[in-house]
Amino acid sequence: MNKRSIATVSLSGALDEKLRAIAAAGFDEVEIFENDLLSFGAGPRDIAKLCRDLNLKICAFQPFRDFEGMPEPQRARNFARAERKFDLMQELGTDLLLICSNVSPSSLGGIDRAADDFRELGDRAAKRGLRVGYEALAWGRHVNDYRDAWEIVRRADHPAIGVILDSFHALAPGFPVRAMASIPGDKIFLVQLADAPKLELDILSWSRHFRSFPGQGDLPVGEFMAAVAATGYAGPLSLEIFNDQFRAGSAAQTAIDGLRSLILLEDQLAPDWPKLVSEPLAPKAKSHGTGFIEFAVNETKAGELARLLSQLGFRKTGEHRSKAVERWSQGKVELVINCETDGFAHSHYVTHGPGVCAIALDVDNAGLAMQRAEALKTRTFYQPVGPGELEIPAIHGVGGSLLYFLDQAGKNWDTDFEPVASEASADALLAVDHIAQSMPYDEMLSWLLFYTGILDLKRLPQMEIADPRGLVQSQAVINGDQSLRFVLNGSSANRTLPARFISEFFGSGVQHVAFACRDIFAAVAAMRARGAGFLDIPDNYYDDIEAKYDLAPDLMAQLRANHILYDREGDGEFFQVYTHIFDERFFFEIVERRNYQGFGAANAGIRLAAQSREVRPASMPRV
Ligand SMILES: O=C(O)c1ccc(O)c(O)c1
Ligand SMILES: [Mg+2]
Repeated sequence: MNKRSIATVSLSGALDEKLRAIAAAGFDEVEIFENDLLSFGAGPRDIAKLCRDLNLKICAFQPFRDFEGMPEPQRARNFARAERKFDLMQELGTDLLLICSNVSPSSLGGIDRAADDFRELGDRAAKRGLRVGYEALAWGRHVNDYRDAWEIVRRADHPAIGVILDSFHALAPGFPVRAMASIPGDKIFLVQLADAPKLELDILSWSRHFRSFPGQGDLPVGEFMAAVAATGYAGPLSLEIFNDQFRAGSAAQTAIDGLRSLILLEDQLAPDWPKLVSEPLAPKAKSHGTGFIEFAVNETKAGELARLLSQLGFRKTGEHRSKAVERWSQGKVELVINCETDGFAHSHYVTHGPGVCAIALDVDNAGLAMQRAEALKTRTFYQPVGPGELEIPAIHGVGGSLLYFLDQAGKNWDTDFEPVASEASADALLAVDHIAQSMPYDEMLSWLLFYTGILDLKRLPQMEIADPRGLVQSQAVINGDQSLRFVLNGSSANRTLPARFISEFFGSGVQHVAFACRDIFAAVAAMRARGAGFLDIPDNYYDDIEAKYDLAPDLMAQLRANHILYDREGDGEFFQVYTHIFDERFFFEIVERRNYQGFGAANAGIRLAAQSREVRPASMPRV
């Protein structure tokens, strides 16, 4: 199995913090990025000792720039400079120097000239037992393609000179990975892995700001890896991610995400390259929708929430035998209101105020889901259960909430509830349509990998939504039969509604839950009759809808009168309506889909503006 490594440039913090985070996540090796060392307060010997203590091998020191193909006198200077870096590497205790292709305007082209420089450098490195790897930067002046870098290494024909392959530099420009097959595995000194979203951007800015971990972007990193595996390469797989959010985020979390992405990539390739993995992961948990959603509240809020739920047509169907916990149901939707004064829900309430503290997902096999989640380094959750109570396996999810897994055995999660007789009524709401979670923008990639790594969820294209006070990015993940949909919303502006939610809520969390219905007009009429009110939508919006779509006048009138938003995608139609915000935190949405797959992104800005009018001004202190 190839060792797992990461370059220090991928994480935030000072070098020692980075190294500790890398070791704690479980990496075997590390690439030391020169700037991290130069800016650090202790010398290479101290770093070497720290790495030894952390049981981290330094697989490379990088980068050494603008070396090959220089005219004199720079050429001689470069060899002297390299000797100094060799000294440093010996203090660090690493044997591999990464040289990236020359970007200097003074550099001269010519494959043989470069090969000669590397052969001479190879002699100098070999004297000290060191090695040099050559990497083609996609924006290199003369060499920007790994095939040219390999040709130079091949002609240098020196045991201390090899090639370094970086998935970004090969895949972003669209170079075929087939040519890798001609490189002997032992001439590849290092493999660096990075993904990136598809962007129309110059390649240098793209690489320096938008790289991401494999699985978080759009590049075919799996194909690249399969080509690497076919060479017989046995060295480390090293993540090298230049990303603005990673530089700013939590080093510990980013390191865990990195390891998670590597484990997922290895596992994805395992059927063809069993040598890449020591133990295959349990399969992705097959999901079948939401089992229940649990709200943590106090007694006062429990009453208010219960009132809102009954206006929406929910019925109280159960009372916990021994706890202050109620069950509310409608269609397939199951909600739990928890106002216990200890236990997990209570701590969630104390930290975040009223809100969703847990989501239970229906899966094929909860045990396997837990196995996979644990192997992917998620935090598992255990809470002592009372005698006869069901223990539901759970992991920590967004914002410290829980994700429960329910399978056949967990189907009777409600055994602890005493059924409550309620008037039979026609259920307007059928099921949970989607769950939207707000989070800081720089956590979005992390939760994306979390959801798509553990569950059978696929990512839809990311959307950009204009809040009156800044942009909001919206990323949906959905399962195959669309019974489970999460929408992750993040904003780096700090006065947008999601951003204010995060500060009011003291962290990320569920900002809304949408319920599906078959006839939104009937559903809304019944809810209104029970006293429900809905978010006010301005007339301007309806004038625009009227102009855009040729809707029948009475349908238009109904949309207007009921504050229902409308969207169309091909011949698909979408209707949505929002409750007022509950306690400045979360709200409910009711949707009707007619052959429509999206989430009404066209309407999201309208909704955010309407909600901004309803909540207090951002500057006003809460009393
Ligand atoms: O952006 C750079 O300069 C840079 C440096 C070293 C690398 O390995 C790389 O892929 C990019
Ligand atoms: Mg690289």
